[in-house]
Amino acid sequence: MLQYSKYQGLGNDFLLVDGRDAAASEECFGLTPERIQRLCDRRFGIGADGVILAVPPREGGELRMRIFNADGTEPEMCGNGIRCLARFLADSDGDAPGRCWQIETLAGRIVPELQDDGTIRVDMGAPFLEPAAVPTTLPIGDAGIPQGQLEACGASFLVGAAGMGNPHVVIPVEDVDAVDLERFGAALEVDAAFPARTNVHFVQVLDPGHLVMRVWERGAGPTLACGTGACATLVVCHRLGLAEREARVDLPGGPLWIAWDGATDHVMMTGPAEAVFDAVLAPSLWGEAPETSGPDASQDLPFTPATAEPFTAEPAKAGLAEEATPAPPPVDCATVCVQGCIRPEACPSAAARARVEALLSSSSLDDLVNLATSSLESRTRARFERDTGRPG
Ligand SMILES: N[C@@H](CCC[C@H](N)C(=O)O)C(=O)O
Repeated sequence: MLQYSKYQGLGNDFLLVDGRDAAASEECFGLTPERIQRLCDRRFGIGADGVILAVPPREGGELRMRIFNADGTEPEMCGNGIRCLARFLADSDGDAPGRCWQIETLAGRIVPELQDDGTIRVDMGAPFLEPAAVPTTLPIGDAGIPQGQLEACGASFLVGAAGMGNPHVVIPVEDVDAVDLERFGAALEVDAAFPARTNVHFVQVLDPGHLVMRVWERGAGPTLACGTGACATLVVCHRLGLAEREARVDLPGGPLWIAWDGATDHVMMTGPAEAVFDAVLAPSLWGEAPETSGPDASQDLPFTPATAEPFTAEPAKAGLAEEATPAPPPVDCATVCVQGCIRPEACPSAAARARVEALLSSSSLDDLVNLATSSLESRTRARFERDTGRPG
């Protein structure tokens, strides 16, 4: 039974799974790109823009965030997602305002902090403005960022680009509501100037401290908000002379406050994140384990980075293929061992499996259902107490 919680930040919604105690080989919980697509499907599944796993750290942080787009690919970072994760951790652990988390991501260490008013302020780190780091083939223009002209569906756009770990193209327009987002977003996401595909943002400048934007996300399509996108948009607009270093950025799902600190070069993002519900996954939604082709399948890693082409970059951006502890190769037992354990002499999940077997043999089905229900209930009560100040 997979316990998960749904959270949303400005309508950018995610399924969160707490795997902070998971063994390395079990941290994907049997998730595969196909299963993620099914869970994220808004009609046949639960519905979400992505899935987020909280897993054990590898580089001295407190935990690691893995985020998967609705298409099953693994991007480097997610701004709204990390606020949702912070809120989820605070709800799970009973943390108070002022709590910061050192969270490892494929875009490096990111630090969200719970504010007194319940919002989350995130130190998103410094933007990437070198073309190779975005990555883009657009050259550096007169604003000192990658710039150029892109053609899509017979139209021509003057664009700027920036990376927040993940790639973004930003297109200032006169009237953001008039943009055919479905058409141009889909075309620009796979423009050849962005070898790892890109998130696409159209922005209208209301005044230098107030921007309004619409978002087409790589791997998810049109979404109600994109945190990394809002940061990249402020950075590009500032460099183009259209915005101050701080601005309110209105997205379809609501506003974010973005500030690009001149001293540290870090971008700070402040906005909300809310719990929607906690639940246990219905086994029927999980579907069959994907087919595997024998022992060689142990080399197959279950997720691909959110890139169109194989993409070589710094390890932090290249996804699972570059993960920090490569030997022995990680085994996703749920997918590659369906015909039997492929590494019986050193099964990485043996200890965890023994614990599960012990629990299963000493518990009835009713016990297990009660266990899951009471854990969900205690989360819901804790949240009720926090929000109302009354006992749950
Ligand atoms: N919604 C996110 C970004 C999620 C990742 C993105 N789709 C990508 O592939 O880069 C955000 O809030 O930043």
